[in-house]
Amino acid sequence: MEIYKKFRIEAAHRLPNVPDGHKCARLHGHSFEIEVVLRGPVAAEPGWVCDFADVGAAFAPLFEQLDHHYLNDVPGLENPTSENLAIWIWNALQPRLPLLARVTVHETCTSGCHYLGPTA
Ligand SMILES: Nc1nc2c(c(=O)[nH]1)N=C([C@H](O)[C@H](O)COP(=O)(O)OP(=O)(O)OP(=O)(O)O)CN2
Ligand SMILES: [Zn+2]
Repeated sequence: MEIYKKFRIEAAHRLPNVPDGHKCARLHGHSFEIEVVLRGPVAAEPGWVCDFADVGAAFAPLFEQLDHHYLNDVPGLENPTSENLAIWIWNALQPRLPLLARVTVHETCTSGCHYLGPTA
């Protein structure tokens, strides 16, 4: 069984390593939608994989670091592509959520990435 919880983060960034003239080198912002997916068995009691509240509690300190921040200033996010943000979120969450199976970052309505972890 897979369960998911979604979070929304308003944040600014610029991409420092894009070719000259690329629009994403300029400062801009997104309403990032982050989806955190856990995979595991449904425990007979209480009948869930993991309490959604536990997912929210694990994400809360990340939200504080990311929401309404300039992502390039966050340690480890100096090049804040969707891909690097997904890896950063995975690395921060995995120790608290061992059933973590996927982190999806929707950067815009049409663009984003799925990260299934370092072994996938
Ligand atoms: N593989 C990646 N490509 C791009 C990333 C990224 O993180 N990973 N990021 C950007 C920019 O940050 C940009 O804000 C988002 O890109 P894009 O989808 O091109 O945005 P648009 O809203 O302009 O897209 P349209 O649907 O074409 O209007 C760029 N690339
Ligand atoms: Zn962007």
